[in-house]
Amino acid sequence: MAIKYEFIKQCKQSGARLGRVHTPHGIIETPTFMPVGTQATVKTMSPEELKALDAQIILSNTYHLFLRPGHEIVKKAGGLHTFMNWDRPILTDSGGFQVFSLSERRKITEEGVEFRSHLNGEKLFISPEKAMEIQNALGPDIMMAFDECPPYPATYEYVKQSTERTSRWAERCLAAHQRKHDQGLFAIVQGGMFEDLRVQSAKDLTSMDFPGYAIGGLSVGEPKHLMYEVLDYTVPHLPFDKPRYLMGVGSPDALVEGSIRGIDMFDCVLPTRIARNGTTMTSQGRLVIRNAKFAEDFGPLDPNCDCYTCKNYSRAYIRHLLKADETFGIRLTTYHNLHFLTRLMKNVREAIMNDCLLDYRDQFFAQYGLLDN
Ligand SMILES: CNc1nc2c(CCNCC3CCCCC3)c3nc(N)[nH]c(=O)c3cc2[nH]1
Repeated sequence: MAIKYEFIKQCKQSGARLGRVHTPHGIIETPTFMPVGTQATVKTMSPEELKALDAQIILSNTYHLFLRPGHEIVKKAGGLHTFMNWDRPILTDSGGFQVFSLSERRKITEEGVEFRSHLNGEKLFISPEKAMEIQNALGPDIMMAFDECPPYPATYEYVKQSTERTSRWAERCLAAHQRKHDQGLFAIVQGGMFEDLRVQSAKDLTSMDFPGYAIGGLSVGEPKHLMYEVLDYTVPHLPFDKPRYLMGVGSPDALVEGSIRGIDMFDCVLPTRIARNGTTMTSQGRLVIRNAKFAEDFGPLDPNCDCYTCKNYSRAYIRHLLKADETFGIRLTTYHNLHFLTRLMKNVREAIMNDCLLDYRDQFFAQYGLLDN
């Protein structure tokens, strides 16, 4: 079995659960946050630094690697693990979401999606079968079915048609899956913000028996309370003994609230993306280090953080590096943000072990957001 979920315990205070996802490249303690490495690298971080950060699994992407360098080159290199020198688990997204968020002039048909490369405008086409061919070549431990993430807002009729097509595409992905023995294929539940469509999507996909299920179509601009509502009525229709992956979710509050609702895996570009423009996550909330008030602040980014950045460098120094466009500055803020989220998830797992995740949530939110930037 390529992927196996081991349930450990449920938090008596919330719906959260502690588990382990067993993969060919190692075990993932859940709930977990997965750093994103879009183009086969978590920007500015080395594999050794990611291991020091306790990163258990990283994400890469079909769309980006299909365009550049091309999945055939990665395959010739021996697959993504060898190509990027990462011997722990890797998950790749199927590309559907990126086609819609990055490329121009795309056209959806039953067959697949036609689009223009965001790099050189070349006309390209990805079908469920093509997405499987690319991911089979990249060789991640977990791959995602090819889906459409409906825009938000969208009409009931549009979401219904899109969601039913996504279920047919999932069936085609399953049929095209060449490496069931060492790659786990997760299906992606859609259905927009409509309960009956979400339940129908979950039923269709769980009847096809995938090793894991993602909840897609969220974190697309909807209010957070709506995302939590969708989770409340969708998670109960997913199998208890399989991993649940909430796609594209990574703000600290959403990680805690999603864990409370039984989510096991999260990913988001947020920590690495905002680090590049000097926004850092601290226990008191977001801190924009480029702000002039930090010019002579010789304390650490976060006084409650024990990471390499906070133990060795001051806010004044990091601000200077970013203002001077020195790459080392981005490395320091990226390292800290990733440490902040992986530490947060470690605290969430401890709170589940001690049956007090709701208390942890209250204590965390009392602190987070105190900063006025
Ligand atoms: C940010 N919000 C959001 N992201 C979504 C994503 C992308 C999740 N992140 C994957 C990484 C992105 C960078 C490259 C490496 C992979 C979604 N992906 C899919 N397939 N379907 C969604 O409904 C889907 C929905 C999403 N919502």
